[in-house]
Amino acid sequence: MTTTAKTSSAQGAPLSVREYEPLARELLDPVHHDYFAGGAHDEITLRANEAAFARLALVPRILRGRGRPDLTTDLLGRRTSMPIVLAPTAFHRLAHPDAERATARAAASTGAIMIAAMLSTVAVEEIAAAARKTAGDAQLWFQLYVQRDMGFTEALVRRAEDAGCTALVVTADSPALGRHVRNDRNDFHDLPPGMVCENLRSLRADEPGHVRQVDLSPELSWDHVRRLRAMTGLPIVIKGVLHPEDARIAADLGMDAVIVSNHGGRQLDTTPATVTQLPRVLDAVGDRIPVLLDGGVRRGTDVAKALALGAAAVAVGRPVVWGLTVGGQQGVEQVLGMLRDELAHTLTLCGCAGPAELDRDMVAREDPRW
Ligand SMILES: Cc1cc2nc3c(=O)[nH]c(=O)nc-3n(C[C@H](O)[C@H](O)[C@H](O)COP(=O)(O)O)c2cc1C
Ligand SMILES: CC(C)CC(=O)C(=O)O
Repeated sequence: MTTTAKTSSAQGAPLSVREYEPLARELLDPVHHDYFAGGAHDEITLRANEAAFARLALVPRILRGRGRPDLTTDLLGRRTSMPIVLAPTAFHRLAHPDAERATARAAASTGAIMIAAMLSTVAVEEIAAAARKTAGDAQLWFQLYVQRDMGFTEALVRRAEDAGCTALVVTADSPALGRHVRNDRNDFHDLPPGMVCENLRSLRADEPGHVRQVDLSPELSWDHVRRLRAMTGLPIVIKGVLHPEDARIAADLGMDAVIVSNHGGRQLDTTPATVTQLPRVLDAVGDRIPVLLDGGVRRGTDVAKALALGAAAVAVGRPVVWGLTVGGQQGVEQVLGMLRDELAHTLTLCGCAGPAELDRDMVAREDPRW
C-alpha cells in the first residue's frame, strides 16, 4: 500500500486532534485562547497529564481473530456509543457563536454523553433541547458546583432534572478558584459584555449571571454532598478525585461513580497526572463503582491505556473546545469521530473485540520512577 505522507494541518484538514489546537488559536481572541489553554501556576500538572500517557506503552495481543471492535459501553445503567465523554467546560460562546448548542448537537449525533457545565453560556434547557432534537435518546449529564446556599443548589438540580439530564457531576476539586497567571496577566476574570452564565441568570433575577456570583468555597464538605444525595434520585458522579481515600468515601456515601481528574491542570498545580493516579483509585473502589478519568486524552491510544488500566470511560475537555472553535458542531463531530476511530483502530491492533477486553497486562510502565 502506498500512502502520501500528510502530517500537517498546513497541508489540509487536520489529521489528529492535536492539529486542531493551532487552528483554534488562530481564530480565538488571544485572551480567550489563554483562558481555554491555560493551567494553574506553572502549568506543571497541565503538561504532566499528556506526558504521562506518552510514558505508558501498550502491549498488544496477537492472532486472536476478534474481528472489528464494538465500542458501545454501559455507563450508569445506560448504553452509550463509546467510552469517550465530553468533559464539562465553561463558556462555549467564547469559542463559537453556536456555543453549547453546537457541542450538544455534536455529542448527540455521535451518541456520546455530554457533561454540560453549570457555567455554560446557553441555559441547560436549551442545551438539552438541542441535543434531543438531534437524537431523541441523547444523554446529557449536568456538572454542578455545589453552592453553600442549598436552596440555590436545589433550584439548579431541579432545572437539570426537568431538562432531562440523567446524572449530576459534582466538581469537588474547587474549594477556591485555581490561580492562572495567564488570566491574571490578561485581567480576564469574567465574561465580556453580552455574555453571561445563563444557568445563574434566570435563577437570581437580581444577579445577571456573572462568573463572580459562583460560590467556590473551602467550607464545602461531604455533608453538602450527603444533602445533595438526599435531594435527588439522579446518579451522582464526583469529579476531581485524586486520593484513593476520597474515592472510598464517595463510594461509602452512595455516589454512583467518580472521575479521576485534576481539572485539566487548572486547579492545584503539581498534582499527579491523572493516569498515574488512576490505578490507586481503582485499587480502592474499582470493584464498587465505575471510575472515569480525564486530563490529557488526545489520542485513541490514550483512551485505550486508561481503559486497560481499568477506567470505565474517559472524558475530554480542551479538544472539544478546539473543535468547536474551528468548526462549530461539525468541528466537535470531527474531533469526537477521530477519537472514536483511533480507539477502534487501537483495539483492532491490540487484538480486542471491545473496551472490556483491554486489561492491565496490556499496559507497561516504562519509566522506573513510577
Ligand atoms: C476551558 C476549560 C473550562 C473548564 N470548565 C470546567 C467547569 O466549568 N467545570 C468543571 O468541572 N470542569 C471544567 N474544566 C475541566 C474539565 O472538565 C476537564 O477536567 C479537563 O478539561 C480535562 O483535561 P483536558 O482539557 O486535558 O481534556 C474546564 C476545563 C477547561 C480547559
Ligand atoms: C470559571 C471557572 C470556575 C470555570 C472552570 O471550571 C474552569 O475554567 O476551569
